[in-house]
Amino acid sequence: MSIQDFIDSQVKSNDVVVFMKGTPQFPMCGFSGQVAQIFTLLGTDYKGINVLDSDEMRQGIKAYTNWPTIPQIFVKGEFVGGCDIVREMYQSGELQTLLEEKGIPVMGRASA
Ligand SMILES: N[C@@H](CCC(=O)N[C@@H](CS)C(=O)NCC(=O)O)C(=O)O
Ligand code: FES
Repeated sequence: MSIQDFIDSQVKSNDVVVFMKGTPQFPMCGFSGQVAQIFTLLGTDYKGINVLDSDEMRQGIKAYTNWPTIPQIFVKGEFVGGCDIVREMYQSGELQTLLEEKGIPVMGRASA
């Protein structure tokens, strides 16, 4: 399987995927850490993929989305953005709305 196919299968088989530096429990960069913190606050489970484990993955995810940086967040197979976008969406409540619309449980909100 090519790296692009592997990335594709990961984003399509998990509700929320974060390509990050480090792991959900031990982020190795502040940008990845902010995203991890947001999903922890929301109580939303996600699959973390540590790009520091593989340079092929680190370059491959940037090629997959044509987005130059990490972290990268996917919801139900769709690329949402990086740290700044997700933080702004969290602050405005848009992220919570997006997750709910996709049927993903968010803490403190009734799921539809
Ligand atoms: N403004 C970015 C911050 C992320 C960022 O600048 N990431 C850098 C440093 S961790 C990066 O991924 N550089 C390319 C690389 O490390 O491969 C965002 O919103 O996600
Ligand atoms: S690893 Fe240095 S800013 Fe992310």
